[in-house]
Amino acid sequence: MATRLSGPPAAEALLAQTARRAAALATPPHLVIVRVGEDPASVSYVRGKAKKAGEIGLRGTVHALPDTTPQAELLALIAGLNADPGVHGILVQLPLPGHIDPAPVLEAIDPNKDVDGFHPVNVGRLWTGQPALSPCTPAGIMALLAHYEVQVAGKVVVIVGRSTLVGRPLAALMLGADATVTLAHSRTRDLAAVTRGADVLVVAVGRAGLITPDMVRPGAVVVDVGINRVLDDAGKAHLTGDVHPDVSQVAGALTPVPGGVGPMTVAQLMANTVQAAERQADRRAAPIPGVLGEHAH
Ligand SMILES: Nc1nc2c(c(=O)[nH]1)N[C@@H](CN(C=O)c1ccc(C(=O)N[C@@H](CCC(=O)O)C(=O)O)cc1)CN2
Repeated sequence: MATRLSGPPAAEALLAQTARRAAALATPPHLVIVRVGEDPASVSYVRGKAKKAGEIGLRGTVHALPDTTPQAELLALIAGLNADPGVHGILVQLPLPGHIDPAPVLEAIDPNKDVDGFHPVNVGRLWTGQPALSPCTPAGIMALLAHYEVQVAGKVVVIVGRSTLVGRPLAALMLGADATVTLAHSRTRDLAAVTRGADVLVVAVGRAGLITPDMVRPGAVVVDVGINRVLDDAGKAHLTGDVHPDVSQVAGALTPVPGGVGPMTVAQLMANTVQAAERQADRRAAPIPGVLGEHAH
């Protein structure tokens, strides 16, 4: 039976460390979350993020906009938040309503306040091995594995799913941690042959039960990022991952759904917000010589 890599203890450890860093700053880091529309999952995630911020000594503010909000209005709000020195982190909850193109919205966020790590500048920094704000779910997966002392250096890591939220940035983080990385996707031929080669298998597709026991090398570490809402035989809704429950008979370790990667996403957001606030404080304290900074006269 696989060891359970439970999210909450790892998230608590990251949150405790993050709270200590926040307390060392002159002012509490301020995270602003923008939600457009009333998607029930987004309402719940945003509420959870703002609550967690308050619990660990950060300031969390939510801007809840109607789902008819024009893109230009959202861009104007972001411009104001970028210009406000009292705001350290900005996050626009996804998905956005269909009439809003997410790309220009994410690009409008100041990269130094981009606590989701979705701005092309942060994506580029991440892929070129420079310090960057990294997307919360992949960075949270790295923190979860580190918490349970799962080494990835020199290991074969197979990631199934090439999304910009999870698969691609996780590939960059795993490469940075010296793993040998394969990024598999819907066009991958003989997916089972690829996944069976994994020492660490990460699945982020959004298809319940996609990974079955025959697709997993005995003893492998399996990270399930899928959150699928399914109905059981009695018609009751519940959450399940992309990994079939029987994989626990084969894997060496497995993250549960719920209670695995999900809580790490929120904890990592808090860590990213503190990281952004620390960098902004450093930049104010030591402006680059010869460059007119905010405190130049
Ligand atoms: N701007 C962003 N939008 C979205 C992101 C993101 O990182 N940035 N990720 C997801 C949603 N998400 C956070 O926003 C998120 C998803 C899941 C969880 C979580 O704790 N899940 C629980 C189950 C909770 C439930 O009952 O639904 C778990 O897995 O245990 C937290 C955050 C898309 N949008």
